Amino acid sequence: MSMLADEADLVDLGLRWAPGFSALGPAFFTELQPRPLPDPYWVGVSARVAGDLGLDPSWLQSDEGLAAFVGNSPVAGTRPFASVYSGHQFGVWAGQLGDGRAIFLGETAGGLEVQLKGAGPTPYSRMGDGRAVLRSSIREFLCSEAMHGLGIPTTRALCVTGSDARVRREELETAAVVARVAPSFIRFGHFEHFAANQREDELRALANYVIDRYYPECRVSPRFGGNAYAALLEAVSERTAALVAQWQAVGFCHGVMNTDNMSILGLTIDYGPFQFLDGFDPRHICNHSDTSGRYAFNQQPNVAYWNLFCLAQALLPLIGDQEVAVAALESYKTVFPREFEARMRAKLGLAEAAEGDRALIEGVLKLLAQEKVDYTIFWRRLSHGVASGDVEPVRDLFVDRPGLDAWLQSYAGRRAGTPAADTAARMLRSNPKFVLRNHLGQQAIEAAGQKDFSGVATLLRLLESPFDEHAGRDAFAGFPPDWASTIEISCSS
Ligand SMILES: Nc1ncnc2c1ncn2[C@@H]1O[C@H](COP(=O)(O)OP(=O)(O)OP(=O)(O)O)[C@@H](O)[C@H]1O
Ligand SMILES: [Mg+2]
Repeated sequence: MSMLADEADLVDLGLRWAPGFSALGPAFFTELQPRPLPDPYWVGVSARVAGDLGLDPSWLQSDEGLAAFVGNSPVAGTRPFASVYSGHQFGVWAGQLGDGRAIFLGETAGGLEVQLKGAGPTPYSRMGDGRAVLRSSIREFLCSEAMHGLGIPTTRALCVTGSDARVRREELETAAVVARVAPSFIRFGHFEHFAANQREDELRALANYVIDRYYPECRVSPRFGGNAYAALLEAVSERTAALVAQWQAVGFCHGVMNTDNMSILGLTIDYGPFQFLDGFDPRHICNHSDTSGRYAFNQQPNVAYWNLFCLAQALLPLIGDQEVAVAALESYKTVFPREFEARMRAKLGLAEAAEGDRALIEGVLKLLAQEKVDYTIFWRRLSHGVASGDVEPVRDLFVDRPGLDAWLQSYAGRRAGTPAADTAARMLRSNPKFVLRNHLGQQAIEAAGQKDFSGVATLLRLLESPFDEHAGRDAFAGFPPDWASTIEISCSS
């Protein structure tokens, strides 16, 4: 009977599915179906991600699409599962974790994994309810697409669906599911899990899978005497360095840089407590639960290195030599500053590197920090100032005018000989007008709570192309209101 009912409900997305991660075998996951939610509704959809998957966005928004992506109908050709991982949380070994609320549908033949986050309990839920709330699901959906719009590697989000089913956090909230998409959701914590349990066969299988699928160049690399696992560690270190450099340059703070939230592909993953800085405060802590400031904005480059060290320890049985493992981490220390400088140079509109750039960059960051000047607005005004020759709107942001003027003078000297229009054009492509500030997300979330999802759609449109002017939308690019600083984002999501 139930077989027949299931088959009647089966939704065919018209996608072909590949074995993907599940080919690793049952040691890596548990098969299970998402748990249904009552009376689901649409909250937001990304037509771009639908296109990447090969889904027709208008079909997607049908009742069948809704049932599939909220997890109420099984999807033809899939065998959903939750994967097991472990990790270090806030610097402490946390033991086994795993997908406690994210359920993989599978991997498409096009090489994209699809997960439903908030789709119900799994064997890895521990004390959790397997659910995600509307508030955090909207933030994850919008920020995934905002990061992609900024050109920063990230997991993507296809859609958010909601239900009036109650979910208890500090207060009673309602449930939602984010359908997210990435070439792989494998984390450092997956490796740590099998290393900590001394399951070297599985550890090797996982590393071989990651190399063959995502880092085939490591197989043939002459680095480290042909040690492919060391080459993998080096490649992951470099991608992570480049990622964190991009976060820092755009003023993005990840609130929970635990090793189970570090992607093996160098993608931004897990949008829980995160924040785009309003005023530039290098010591800003965006996670209310992070009482020690471990993940303060200016700590993130060091934390990423610490996390890579955990990955190195996990890979050690495969690498075979501690010194080689340490050597494979070394390039982080050169790639991070190099990438950071390159990103900051782009923000300054400078096409080539020159001596003194580091001092120029440090100089402006110091000025911004002194007065906690709004980071996004400063860079956008500077871009327009270079274009027009009128830097008064930039000067208006500072009390320390002499300090700023001295810096502006050395910056003008550095640009001498390059047409201002060229510099400004580069800057306007590197300094976004729109970022997902906490208060913007909050307004969209509050409206969505009243079943008005237009705010989510508007923000998505702006954040998909954050370097465009979007005439008439300046209100989304202004200073945060006073109440923005009272928004508290914690691990509770
Ligand atoms: N409501 C919940 N129910 C069950 N497990 C949860 C819940 N919230 C978090 N967890 C689990 O706690 C651990 C740490 O949570 P964390 O906040 O880093 O991840 P997450 O936000 O759930 O998801 P992801 O990292 O997949 O984006 C993970 O194993 C996660 O699955
Ligand atoms: Mg997580």
